[in-house]
Amino acid sequence: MTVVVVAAAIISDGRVLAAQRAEPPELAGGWEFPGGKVDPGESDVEALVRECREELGVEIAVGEQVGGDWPLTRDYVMRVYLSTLLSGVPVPKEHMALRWLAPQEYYAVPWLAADLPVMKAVEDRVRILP
Ligand SMILES: Nc1nc2c([nH]c(=O)n2[C@H]2C[C@H](O)[C@@H](COP(=O)(O)OP(=O)(O)OP(=O)(O)O)O2)c(=O)[nH]1
Repeated sequence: MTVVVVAAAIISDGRVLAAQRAEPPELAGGWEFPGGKVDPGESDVEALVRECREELGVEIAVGEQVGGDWPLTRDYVMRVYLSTLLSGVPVPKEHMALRWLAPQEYYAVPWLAADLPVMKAVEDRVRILP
């Protein structure tokens, strides 16, 4: 069975929120889009809203999906959604750090390997946002 991971590319004023993983050891220190596994019976959007509450303490509005199923491992795929903040200021409850990346900083953090092409796709979408 394929495990679906959902992740939010939270956009604010052209900046993208990146989060530094704290665990597991092989991924710790790498940067990702906040999110996590979809629980049984949950929709992608429900899972993403829940994860952003748990991990960041914020409410988000989930928008368009960026790409399709991004491959992570043999058993995991990731679905990424452009999102915006409805309320709250993100705090790193489960991450080592958070950074709002301005356009010139999109690649200034060591993204997890799977996330680099995702960041590129997000960049292409953010460019054409109203
Ligand atoms: N959230 C997230 N996970 C990513 C990204 N890129 C990437 O390779 N991953 C991997 C890391 C993890 O192996 C997996 C996500 O699992 P997770 O540990 O964040 O999920 P979770 O919050 O549901 O965790 P848990 O309940 O099992 O502790 O996907 C990304 O951009 N965001």
